[in-house]
Amino acid sequence: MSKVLEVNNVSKDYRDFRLNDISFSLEKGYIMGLIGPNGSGKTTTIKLIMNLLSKDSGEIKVFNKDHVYDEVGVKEKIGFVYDGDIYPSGMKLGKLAKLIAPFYRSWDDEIFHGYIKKFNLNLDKKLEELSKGMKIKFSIAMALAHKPELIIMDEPTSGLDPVFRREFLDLIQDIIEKRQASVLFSTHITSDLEKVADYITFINDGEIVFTDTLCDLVENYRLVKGKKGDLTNHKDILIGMRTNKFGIEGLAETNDCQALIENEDILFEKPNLEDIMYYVSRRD
Ligand SMILES: Nc1ncnc2c1ncn2[C@@H]1O[C@H](COP(=O)(O)OP(=O)(O)OP(=O)(O)O)[C@@H](O)[C@H]1O
Repeated sequence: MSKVLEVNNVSKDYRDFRLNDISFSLEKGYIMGLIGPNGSGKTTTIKLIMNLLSKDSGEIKVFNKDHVYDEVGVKEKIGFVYDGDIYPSGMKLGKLAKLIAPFYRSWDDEIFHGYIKKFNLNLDKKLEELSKGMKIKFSIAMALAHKPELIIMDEPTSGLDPVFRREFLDLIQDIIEKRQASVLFSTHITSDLEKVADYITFINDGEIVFTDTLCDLVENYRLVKGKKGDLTNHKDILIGMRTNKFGIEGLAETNDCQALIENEDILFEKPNLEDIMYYVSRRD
């Protein structure tokens, strides 16, 4: 399988934060979700890949090419959807598209206008006149109009209503199937990832906690529920826990659950992504 994105031992230092030696990769035709608590380093990672920030050390390759040395060629193949304002806000959408289209050899006006119609956008409106969700829709139309092989999105679904969010996820899956494109997207809406992601990369406090297939991830952990007396003796195997009026709930690695299995009062459940994120980020 060919790798479309490789992030190898990348670090970036801010005064109060360090993205520390992160590595992960994405293969052609797959969707990877980037998750992590607020301030964990997701946007920083995406900005580094897009060369909107310069890394302090490490290597980033897109389609096997250095993302800085071959920036023009690399960006031609990337569709970038960003929550922040990357376009001048006083300009009309139609004019903006005309200005940006010539930078992409593969820009397809028919595809662009198809999305504008599908998303109900008005090309005579200025960007500053759009709602947050409409801005994201415009950003998506711009990103998809040049038939990208890699789609990178920072929080694309957070400003979208639930109906459009679902349609958007279907659209992305459709593009993956038809064109064998690949997707990296950050989000806090873990249920979106449960619908579409093949891989999950979890960043916490600037470090990669895991980068794994969604299936393996959910198999690797169990939610463990039991009475205080039953579970406090096994605190060492719990990755984060919380007490409630019924007892203790925590997360454990599936392999470690063997030690608890004989106790019939302890319940085991498959966690969802949010459970895993909650307990792993509270591990300390
Ligand atoms: N330009 C900057 N100068 C200094 N520190 C910065 C800068 N940009 C981001 N940071 C810091 O880097 C850390 C990671 O920020 P980042 O935006 O990557 O987090 P995130 O995971 O995307 O968070 P969120 O989920 O809230 O969007 C934060 O502590 C933030 O304060």
